[in-house]
Amino acid sequence: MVIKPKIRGFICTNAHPAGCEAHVNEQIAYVKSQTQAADKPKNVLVIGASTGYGLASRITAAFGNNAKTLGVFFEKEPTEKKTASAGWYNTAAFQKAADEAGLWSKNINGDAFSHELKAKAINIIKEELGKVDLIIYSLASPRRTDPDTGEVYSSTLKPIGQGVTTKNLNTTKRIIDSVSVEAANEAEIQGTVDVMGGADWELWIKALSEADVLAENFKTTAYTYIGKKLTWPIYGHATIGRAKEDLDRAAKAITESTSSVNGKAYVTSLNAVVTQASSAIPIMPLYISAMFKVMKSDGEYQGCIEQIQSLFVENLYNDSPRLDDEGRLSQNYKELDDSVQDRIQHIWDTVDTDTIDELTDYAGYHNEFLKLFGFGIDSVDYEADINPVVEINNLV
Ligand SMILES: NC(=O)c1ccc[n+]([C@@H]2O[C@H](COP(=O)([O-])OP(=O)(O)OC[C@H]3O[C@@H](n4cnc5c(N)ncnc54)[C@H](O)[C@@H]3O)[C@@H](O)[C@H]2O)c1
Repeated sequence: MVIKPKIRGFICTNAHPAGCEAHVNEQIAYVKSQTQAADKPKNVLVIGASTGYGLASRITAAFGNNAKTLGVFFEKEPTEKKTASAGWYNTAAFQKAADEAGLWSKNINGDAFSHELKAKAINIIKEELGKVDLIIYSLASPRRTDPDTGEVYSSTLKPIGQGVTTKNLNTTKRIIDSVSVEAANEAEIQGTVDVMGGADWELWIKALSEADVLAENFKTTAYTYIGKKLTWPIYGHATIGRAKEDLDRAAKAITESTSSVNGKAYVTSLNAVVTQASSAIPIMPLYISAMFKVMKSDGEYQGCIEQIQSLFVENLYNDSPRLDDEGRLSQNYKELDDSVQDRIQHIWDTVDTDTIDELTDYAGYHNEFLKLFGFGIDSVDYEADINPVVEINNLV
C-alpha cells in the first residue's frame, strides 16, 4: 500500500513503517555520536517506551549505554488494510537495530496500568535480567483503569478556578484564533491526578520491590513539564499541573519506601517538544512554534533525544546533578530562562494569521508533527508500495 498522512485535527491516524524506522535510526545515530557518562545503567525497564520521551530514553539506555531494555507500551498492531500506530513501527525498528547490535531487548504491548502486565514484566525481569537498576516512567494517557476497583479515570486539560480564553494556533485551519476552555470541576481535577499523577508509578515500584527485582542503588524517574507564565493557565496551574504535583509527592514516597536498597526516585523536568501527547494540549502548537523560533535561532533547542541524552550524562549518572528548587532533575532550564520566555511572549503577543511563518517556526512544528508518524523524511520514498504488516521481534 502507498501510505500518505491522514491528519484529523491534532492527530494523524496512520503511520509509515519506513519513515518510523528512519526516525528511530536517526535517534540511535545521534546517541552513538555522543560521549556517555562513566557510570551506566545495566538493566532498564522503560514504561511508555514506544514514542516521545520514553522511546528516547530507551534508545539512550540501549545504544548509548549498552543496557538491556525491557520496553512496555500500548500500541495498535497493523493489518493488511490498516497501518499500525507509530509506536508499533518505532518499536519494530528499535528491536531490529538492537538485534543487529547484539543488545538484549524485549517488548510488552498492553495496559501498563494493570496488575497482569506488571506481573508479566516482573517474570521477564526475574528470569532474564535478575534485577533492574533504572526504571523510566514515561506514560501519557487520556484514561486509566484502576487495577483494583475497575473504575475508569479520565484526564482532562482544563484550567483550575476560572475558565481561560487564550490565543491559539489552529493547526487544522492554519490560522491564529482563540480558544476558550472552561474551568475543571473537582471530579475532573481528581480524574487527571488519578491518570497522570504518581499513583501508578508507585504501584510499579511497589510490585518490583515486593518481587525483589530492584537492584541496590536503583534509580527511577518520571517526566514533567515545568513551564512559566505563558503555559500556566492550561498546564502548570491547570489539571495536568495538579497531576504533575502528585509526581513530586510520589517521588519522595518511592525514595522513602525503597530506602532498604538505597533507591532514588526523581521527577525530571523536560523541554516542551512535539509529541502525540503535547499536540493535544490547546496552547502548545503556538507556544512550541514560537519557542522553536527563539531557541533554534540561539542554537539551543533540544528535542526528545537530545534532552534525554543530556539527562543521562548531566543528571542521572552525574555526581552533581542539576536540581531545581523542588529537587527535580532540571533539563529544561534553558527554555525557562527569563530572556527566552520574554522573547516567546513578544511573539505570542504580536503574531497574527499573516505573520505565522515570519514570526514563528510553525513549519518546523508541523515537520516534527509529521515525523512522529514517519512522514516528511527526506530519505523515504512515500510513493513506494510498502507492506504495513511489520512484526516486532521479541514481543512477549
Ligand atoms: N511532550 C512534551 O512536551 C513533554 C514535556 C515534558 C514532559 N513530558 C512528559 O513526558 C511523559 C511522556 O510523554 P510523551 O510526550 O513522550 O508522550 P507520548 O504520547 O509520545 O508517549 C506515551 C507513551 O505511553 C504509552 N502508553 C500510553 N498509555 C499506555 C498504557 N495504558 N499502557 C502502556 N503504555 C501506554 C504509549 O504507548 C507511549 O509509549 C509524560 O509524562 C509527559 O507529561 C512531555
